[in-house]
Amino acid sequence: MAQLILNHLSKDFGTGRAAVSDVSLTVREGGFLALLGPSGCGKTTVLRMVAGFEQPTDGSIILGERTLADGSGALPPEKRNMAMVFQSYALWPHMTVAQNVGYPLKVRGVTGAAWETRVRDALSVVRLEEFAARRPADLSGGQRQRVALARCLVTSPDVVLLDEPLANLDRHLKAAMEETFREFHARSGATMIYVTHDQGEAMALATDIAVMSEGRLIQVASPQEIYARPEGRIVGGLVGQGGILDLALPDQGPRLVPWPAIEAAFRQTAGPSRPVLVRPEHVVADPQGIMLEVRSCVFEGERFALSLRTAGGQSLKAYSATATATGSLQPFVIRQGWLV
Ligand SMILES: Nc1ncnc2c1ncn2[C@@H]1O[C@H](COP(=O)(O)OP(=O)(O)OP(=O)(O)O)[C@@H](O)[C@H]1O
Repeated sequence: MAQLILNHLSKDFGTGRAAVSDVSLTVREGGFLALLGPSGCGKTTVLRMVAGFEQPTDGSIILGERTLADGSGALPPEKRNMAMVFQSYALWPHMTVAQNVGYPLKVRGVTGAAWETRVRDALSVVRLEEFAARRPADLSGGQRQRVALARCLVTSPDVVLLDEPLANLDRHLKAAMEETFREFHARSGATMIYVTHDQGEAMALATDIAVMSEGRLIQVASPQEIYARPEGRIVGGLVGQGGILDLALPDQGPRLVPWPAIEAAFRQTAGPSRPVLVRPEHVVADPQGIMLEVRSCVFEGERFALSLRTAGGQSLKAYSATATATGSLQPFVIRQGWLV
């Protein structure tokens, strides 16, 4: 196991716009990095360059002491000791679970007792020991995905690459599989890179999130950090819930904006404005607050989600323990905001 370094990595397919531009980041040994961003931002291209399926146009990829790719050449995928899990599980239908999991070992010439032991160990990581003799057709979607995970683990890869592995699953199965992935990461100790456009998934799974937009890396930080202190509108809008208000705030001042400054900004009608991200948990009903229109109130099980609108027509979100009449004007305090 070793840390993975992407150094000024770029990829231009010759389409007029680079798919990946100057991406530099370090995935620490045993880390779980989520590459997050909208469709087409370059996530999969980064993953494919790390795997060795694409050659960088510029920059380098280093794993521990080894250079995997740079200006002078690239190691082929099979020499990188990595494993990739795809959205489609890509299992062989005519093979049993054990044969599917053990296939990469067979290719490497591992047979007999060594084969049996390593397949059993890999199946135990994903808790599928009992299913060794079944065929993929006789498994649920989640179990098939776990077979695919066991198969990538069986060769003890330094790095596991996952390309939207949960995209085809329903919500319940997704939640259960997130748990499996967390456990898989903890038990395998592998360094993992996980491509997703689902911020909830990234927050739930990763130790670090790298947000990309239009081929560029915008921010890399822990889920907590990126939620509390996002860099710019794109990250603020992509990670977590909330609304971005344009408020008349002074040029100087802390990025964490307290309620008195927000309240003062609401009274200010002229002057340049600055974008402030407001999380729903910081918008609370309070008679001392400013009047906001309740645009909608949706029951989410454990709470109600409110869509609110300011007098100036800007949108906000809030949570409430009780139902609130749609169309009514109610006082709310915005406890804090974050300048993005
Ligand atoms: N082989 C290729 N040839 C030309 N352009 C490509 C190729 N592969 C990807 N691209 C382009 O590069 C950009 C980034 O694509 P990429 O698949 O990396 O995005 P992504 O963030 O993974 O998107 P998605 O979430 O939709 O999979 C896109 O504009 C895409 O059209």
